[in-house]
Amino acid sequence: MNLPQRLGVLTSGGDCPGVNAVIRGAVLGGTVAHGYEFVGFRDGWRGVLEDDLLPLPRRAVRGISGLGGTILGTSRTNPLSEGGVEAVRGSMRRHRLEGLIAIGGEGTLAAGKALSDQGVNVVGVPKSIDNDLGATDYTFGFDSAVQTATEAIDRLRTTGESHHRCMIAEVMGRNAGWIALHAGMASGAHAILIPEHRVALKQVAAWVTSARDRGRAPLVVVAEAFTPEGQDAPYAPRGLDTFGRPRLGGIGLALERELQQLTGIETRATVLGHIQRGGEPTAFDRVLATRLGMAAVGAAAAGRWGTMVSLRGTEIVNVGLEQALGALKVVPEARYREAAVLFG
Ligand SMILES: Nc1ncnc2c1ncn2[C@@H]1O[C@H](COP(=O)(O)OP(=O)(O)O)[C@@H](O)[C@H]1O
Ligand SMILES: O=P(O)(O)OC[C@H]1O[C@](O)(COP(=O)(O)O)[C@@H](O)[C@@H]1O
Ligand SMILES: [Mg+2]
Repeated sequence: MNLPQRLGVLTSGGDCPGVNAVIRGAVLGGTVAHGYEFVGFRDGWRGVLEDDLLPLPRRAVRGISGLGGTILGTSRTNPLSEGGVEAVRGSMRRHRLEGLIAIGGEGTLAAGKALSDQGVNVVGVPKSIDNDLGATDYTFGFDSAVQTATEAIDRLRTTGESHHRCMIAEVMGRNAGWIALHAGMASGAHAILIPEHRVALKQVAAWVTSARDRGRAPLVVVAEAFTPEGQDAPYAPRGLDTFGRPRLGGIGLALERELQQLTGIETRATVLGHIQRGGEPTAFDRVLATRLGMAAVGAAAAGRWGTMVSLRGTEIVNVGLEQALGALKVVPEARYREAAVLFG
């Protein structure tokens, strides 16, 4: 008797709304359309290296597409430095896995690519609230983060109007200003500050003053990695994380001081932080994530290892992992200029 083929699923790197919908899409699609069995590894590559896994039958993914976070847990374990390709291969052999579905951002996919180059069967599913991965039009999680940020900024606006204050909302975005651009446009910000585009603080102060002079409570949306003209690095007063990367966050509070001084307008900053990453995915993200999960299993069934699934227009396609890892997708200058027409 032929045993059913088995796939392992893991989620790695920062979590994001919609990860559970990918897991459900993969398990349901794989079970129904391809007769696959699934196991889930706990905490990303750590679970692979330490044989920490659980069976993922259809009933385990019941009703999870609207659930925030990841039912599998996540970590930033590096499978290459902490175990090596042989450890991953051994784990797959022990658990009789034909391949792995790796759900993660550029770090996870880079690890997936390195493993795939050495013959390990991997299909990637791109994830990031930052929307900064190449070779896909949108990453799931981004729409949810923008929705959460927009709702928060709308609230800042009403209290700002009551007190005639300038309000600053700091949003996430390690390398790219997509969340700031979209949430800023959606909430009608008077200035949007992103890492791709340097602006002098004097210019920001001029936008703030001009909005106030028209009787508005000025609203500034700033991405955590924005670097004002004249400074050489993003604001990262909290040192490095355990992987040696600067821990961003706090530029909003620095701007609060500086803009208040430059404009004389009472100013309050709010750092939205991980609130943007938690909670339920939007309907758009649930649909996108479900389709990506199903397509990832389709790619595995077709033997298209070393690829990732991605959104092109309205279609889900398959691209080589190297295409996703080439260059980060940052906000083009034309998109910034389009938004900047409405500043001040
Ligand atoms: N270039 C790389 N090659 C191999 N593994 C990597 C690479 N970059 C990151 N990783 C591993 O993948 C983990 C997840 O990446 P990270 O950037 O933290 O999250 P994400 O996958 O969301 O981008 C990292 O902690 C690291 O262990
Ligand atoms: O959760 P941490 O380690 O504080 O990381 C925060 C970073 O993760 C993000 O939320 C998402 O980045 P990734 O998609 O690469 O994981 C960034 O916007 C932010 O800078
Ligand atoms: Mg990353």
